[in-house]
Amino acid sequence: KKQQQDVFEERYLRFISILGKGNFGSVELCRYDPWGDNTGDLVAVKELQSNKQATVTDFQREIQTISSLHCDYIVKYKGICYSTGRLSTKLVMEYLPYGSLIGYMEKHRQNVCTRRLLLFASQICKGMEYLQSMRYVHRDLAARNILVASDTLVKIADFGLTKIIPVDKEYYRVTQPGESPVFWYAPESISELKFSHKSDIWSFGIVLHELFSYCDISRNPKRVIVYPEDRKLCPESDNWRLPAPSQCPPKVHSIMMQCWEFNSEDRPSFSSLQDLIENSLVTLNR
Ligand SMILES: CC(C)(Nc1nc(-c2c[nH]c3ncc(Cl)cc23)ncc1F)C(=O)NCC(F)(F)F
Repeated sequence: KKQQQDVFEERYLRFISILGKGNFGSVELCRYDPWGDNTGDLVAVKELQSNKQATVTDFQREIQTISSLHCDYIVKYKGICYSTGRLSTKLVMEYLPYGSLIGYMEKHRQNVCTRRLLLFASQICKGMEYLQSMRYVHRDLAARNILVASDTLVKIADFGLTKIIPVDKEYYRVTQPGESPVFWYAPESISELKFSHKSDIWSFGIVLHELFSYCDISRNPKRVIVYPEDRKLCPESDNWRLPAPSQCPPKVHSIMMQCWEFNSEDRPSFSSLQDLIENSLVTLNR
C-alpha cells in the first residue's frame, strides 16, 4: 500500500516544460502547487507514452525499483500520481536543476577539472555499489542517464531497464533484445543477452570514458540498435578498445581498460573501482 505522502493529486501538478524522452515515456517539469500560489516544489514527472501491456508492466517495475532506492547518488523517488483521465500512473521524482550530465559538460567543460571528473566518477561508482547491494543490474548505465544535482554532485537516474538478479544466479538473461545501446554493452550482453553486475562495470568504463571526453563522444550518435548478425562477437583475439581521451591521466585509462576485460570475472568490482578512483585522486595532487 502506498504511504499517504506518496500520492500527488493531478489537479495540483502544474505543467511547465518537457524535460526529455526516456526509455518508454517522457519526463515533464511540473510544479506541485496545492496552495495555487507558486510556492510548491518543482518535480520531474515521468509518464508512460504507449499503453502496450508490456510497457505498463515495465513501468510498474520501474516505479517499484526507484521507490525502493534510498541513496544520495540516485535520483529520489517522491511519489506517484494516479492520472484519472489517462487511466495511467505517473512517477514523481525530485527535479535536478542542473539537468543531464551531457548538457552540463557541454556548458561547463572549460572549468571542470580532472579532480571534479574523478569526484563525479566516484559518486556514480558509489551509486552503483548501492544498486548492486540491492541485487539490481542497471543495464543502461550511460552519461545520458546521469543527472547533475549541483556543481559537486551527480546522481544515477532512469531505471527503465533495471532488473533484479535472481538469488540463485549471477546474471539476468534478457529474452527479447529491445533497441540495444550496443556502444555501452559488454560483449556477453551483445552475444548472449547476459546482464550482471560485471556488465554494469563494463558500462561504467564507458561512462568514465564519456566523463574524460567531456561527453563529446555522447554527442555523435552511435549504433544503438544491434542486428542478430551483429551478435557474433569478434573473438577475444580482436580486443580493440577505446583509446584514452586527450588529457586523460594514464591511470584513469588503465581503470577503463580493467572495466573492459573480455572475461567478466576479470573486471573489478564497484568497491575495488572505488579504491582505484580514490587512488588516482590522491596521485593527482602529488
Ligand atoms: C528522459 C529524461 C527526462 N531526459 C532528461 N532529463 C532531464 C532532467 C533535468 N532535471 C531532471 N530531474 C529529474 C529527472 Cl528524472 C530528469 C531531469 N534533462 C534533460 C533530459 F534530456 C530523463 O529522465 N533522462 C534520464 C536521466 F537523465 F534522468 F537519467
